[in-house]
Amino acid sequence: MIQLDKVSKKLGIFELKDISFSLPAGYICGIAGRNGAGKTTLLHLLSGLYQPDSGAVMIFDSRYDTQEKQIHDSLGVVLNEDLMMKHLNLEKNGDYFGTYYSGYQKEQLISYLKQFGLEKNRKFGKLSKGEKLKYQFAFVLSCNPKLLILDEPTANFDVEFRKDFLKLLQEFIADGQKSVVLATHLMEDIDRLADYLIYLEDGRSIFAGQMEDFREQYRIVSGEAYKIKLLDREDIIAMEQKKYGAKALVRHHGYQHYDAELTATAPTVEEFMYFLSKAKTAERRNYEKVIH
Ligand SMILES: Nc1ncnc2c1ncn2[C@@H]1O[C@H](COP(=O)(O)OP(=O)(O)OP(=O)(O)O)[C@@H](O)[C@H]1O
Repeated sequence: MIQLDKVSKKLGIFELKDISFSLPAGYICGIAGRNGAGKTTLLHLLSGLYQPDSGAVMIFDSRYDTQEKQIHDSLGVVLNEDLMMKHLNLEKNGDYFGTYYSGYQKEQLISYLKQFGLEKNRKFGKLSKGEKLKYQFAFVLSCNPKLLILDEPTANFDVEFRKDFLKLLQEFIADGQKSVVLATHLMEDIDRLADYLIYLEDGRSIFAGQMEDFREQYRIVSGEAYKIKLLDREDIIAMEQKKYGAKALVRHHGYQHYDAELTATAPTVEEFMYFLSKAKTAERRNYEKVIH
């Protein structure tokens, strides 16, 4: 469904570099990383809003430079910018933008509007941030896309709708024919939903692949600090010492055995991010020490 081959894109001083990844049909992929890591840039490349400087982006086995219209027809994109007509009501927005998608079904839009508690006669410009996102989500679903690309969709949703929304995503992929790519700061959504993960840091992918492999490749090891330090130094990404013991993110190898007094569990994406930030801060401090 998605194939990225060594994709790079420069934006000013920022560069998204050498991203390779593939996502088959029937899965949800989460994109995670701190502010400015490159998540939105990657989504723009996937949606055809940016062309890569080098490498190839293939969606449904097609390339944007030759088969853009074909790709767009099966793509449902919800980015943070609202691209609808502010002065038109929700039904009319559907009538207008629906003409660009062969799969658009008005009855479906009306039914989603009811389900999401949005009145079809309201003007799009009068909706709140969260309602605008809800509407755009309802609209793209009514176009029957094969791939959903969503940037930070749940940040403005209330708790109840967030639950419904995550359920809808799971239903969307349930027939094994469709996929979702979702960039978010809500790591628990990724931990709960995603089958694939792209973790970005400063434009590089630290991990890109199946969640199962992610959970296989890293461990959170807890116990006495000196026992953790006996592990291969190269494998310890970051360690945190507390009064009653220590905790570290370590690279895990299939053959690795840990001291019986240490506990080793697969990390959540949230823990992974926490320890990577710690490693980054330590790296920065060391750098400052060297140059001062
Ligand atoms: N048009 C542009 N010109 C120059 N730099 C840009 C442009 N768009 C984005 N950037 C820079 O690229 C970097 C990555 O931005 P991007 O929006 O992809 O990050 P992000 O991971 O989505 O961040 P956030 O979590 O804050 O939304 C940032 O440093 C940003 O300032």
